[in-house]
Amino acid sequence: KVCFCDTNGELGTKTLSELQSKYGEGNAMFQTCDVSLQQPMENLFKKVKETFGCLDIVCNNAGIGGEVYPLWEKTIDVNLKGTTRGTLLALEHMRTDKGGKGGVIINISSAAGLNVNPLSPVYSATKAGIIALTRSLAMNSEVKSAGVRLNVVCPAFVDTDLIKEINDDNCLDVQKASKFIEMIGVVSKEVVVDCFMELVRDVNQNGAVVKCSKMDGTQYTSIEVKPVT
Ligand SMILES: NC(=O)C1=CN([C@@H]2O[C@H](COP(=O)(O)OP(=O)(O)OC[C@H]3O[C@@H](n4cnc5c(N)ncnc54)[C@H](O)[C@@H]3O)[C@@H](O)[C@H]2O)C=CC1
Ligand SMILES: CCCCCC(=O)/C=C/[C@H]1C=CC(=O)[C@@H]1CCCCCCC(=O)O
Repeated sequence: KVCFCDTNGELGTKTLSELQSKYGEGNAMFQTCDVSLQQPMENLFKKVKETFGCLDIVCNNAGIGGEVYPLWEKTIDVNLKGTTRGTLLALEHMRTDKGGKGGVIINISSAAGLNVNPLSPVYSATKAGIIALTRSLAMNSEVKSAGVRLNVVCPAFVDTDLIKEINDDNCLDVQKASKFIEMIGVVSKEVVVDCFMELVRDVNQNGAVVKCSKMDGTQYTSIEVKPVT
């Protein structure tokens, strides 16, 4: 069973019909919802719990690019604040110490959050924030004991609409970006999905940060963790 949200109601409804005809009407749900808004997100999580009984897997995927005012503020609202909101609401519903059954949260960051990104610094900062948020919660002993795992996927360029829409609003130099894309290549959605599924299925993965790129495929990164006493 799956529920997904998007601000694009038309695209969401079309995807919903495809999922329902493939997996059955009662197994897919879509809600128009803006991840940057608290009340609609709270309502959405409540509705999913009431309809499906519990939440096992949550993916915070919504993301945009925007480097100039006021779009840079929206980028932080959607990417960093939206992912933080979705992560905290997911934890509330999944934690065994709050009546949940445990589960796994997968957040979608970017290779731009692992590395410097001179052409989209605000985007890069939001994606670095997602990595720090996810790893920090994954290493929190109360979260671990409450049966929730958290992992993060960091794709480089993927064959979606987002990279077709690189422009002066979301990139500081479109020409340089095109050359960069040509140099490192575009990875398929399937590679990213396989990586996502591996992180869902492998119960030993908690706090993993995995990069997916055309050039290097799927790579587990290693970042030193100093235990907090
Ligand atoms: N395509 C790429 O090269 C890469 C994408 N990513 C990340 O992957 C994730 C998915 O992006 P793509 O599928 O590539 O882009 P996309 O632009 O095709 O899809 C993003 C979706 O998010 C939705 N969305 C935007 N703002 C929203 C909001 N406030 N609330 C709810 N939904 C909202 C859009 O309507 C759209 O359907 C994003 O977080 C993106 O930053 C990461 C690395 C590379
Ligand atoms: C220098 C990066 C070019 C920036 C172009 C842009 O505005 C954003 C592109 C991004 C679309 C989604 C992303 O996550 C993109 C950045 C991916 C950067 C990949 C960095 C690869 C690496 O450092 O290995």
